[in-house]
Amino acid sequence: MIAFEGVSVEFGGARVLHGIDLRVRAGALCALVGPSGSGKSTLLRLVNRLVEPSAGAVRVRGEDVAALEPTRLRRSIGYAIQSVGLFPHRTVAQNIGTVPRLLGWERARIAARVEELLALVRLDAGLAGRFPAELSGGQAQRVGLARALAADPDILLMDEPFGAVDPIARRGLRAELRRIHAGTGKTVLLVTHDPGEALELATDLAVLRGGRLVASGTALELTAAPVDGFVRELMGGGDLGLRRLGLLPVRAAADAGPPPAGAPAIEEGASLLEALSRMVEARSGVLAVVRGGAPAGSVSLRGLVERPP
Ligand SMILES: Nc1ncnc2c1ncn2[C@@H]1O[C@H](COP(=O)(O)OP(=O)(O)OP(=O)(O)O)[C@@H](O)[C@H]1O
Repeated sequence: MIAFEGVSVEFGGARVLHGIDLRVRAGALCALVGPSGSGKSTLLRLVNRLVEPSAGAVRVRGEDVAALEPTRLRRSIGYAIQSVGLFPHRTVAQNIGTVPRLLGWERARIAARVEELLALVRLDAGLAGRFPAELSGGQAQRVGLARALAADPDILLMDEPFGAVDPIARRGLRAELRRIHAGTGKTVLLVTHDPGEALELATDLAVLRGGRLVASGTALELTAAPVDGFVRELMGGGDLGLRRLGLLPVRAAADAGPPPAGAPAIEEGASLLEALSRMVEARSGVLAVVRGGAPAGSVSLRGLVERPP
């Protein structure tokens, strides 16, 4: 769906990306992670031609973007950024309707779409007539997300989209993105400096360091066998084992046998990290696993440590 083929980028003679080869398959949520200045935003901005490569090619839906008209390309791709970039003199509804309006949609269709998107990003419909200055940071970022989704693009580029909000709002927005991604099958390329966020959200990760791609793979792959100390540190360092437990469901370590009487319960779809936390809280080395409220075996501290691949 998106392919970087030997892509390098130079700014004023300084090379900031070095021969990047990366494929993002259709339907993936690929997180670009790496330290500040490693080239994440630059890589993202190649996709909608806000940045041009000095060597190599970028393909979107199989086509070399260099051959596509930038304005049309940009209208076909959702783009949400940390600073949100809402138009200050336009209402929330007008901001969300920007791309549909440019595409020539009828007024009634735009209004219906705005209403639908406000519900999708869980914003009160009463906010539609407000101006950006009258929103909280979290609300503004939800509007930014709604605007990026407005014309139902199959590709969404997100550059630190939840950067400017408090941890609770951030958690809510992450859950929204996960739900939207799961429900729509869009291809998402997400820049984040928070590897925990990347591990929680992404189906695939690409790790950049000094303008080079140093690792890529699924969250389970990167946490199972980090290619080097840098990637290991980035993926969690001393917490790597816990991060891994956060990626695996309880059912991956459950035993079929019944739990001891009185064992606290956990849903089989919860993560093993949640199971561990429940064990610590309840001072119990065993939990009863339930599936939709019905008994489905047990999970023990030992199983949790020894079972997951
Ligand atoms: N328009 C530009 N002109 C000159 N240099 C630039 C430009 N944009 C980015 N750079 C440089 O390219 C390098 C990579 O920047 P980029 O923003 O892609 O990194 P990043 O990994 O997204 O960083 P951060 O996490 O801090 O946003 C940096 O050294 C930056 O200073």
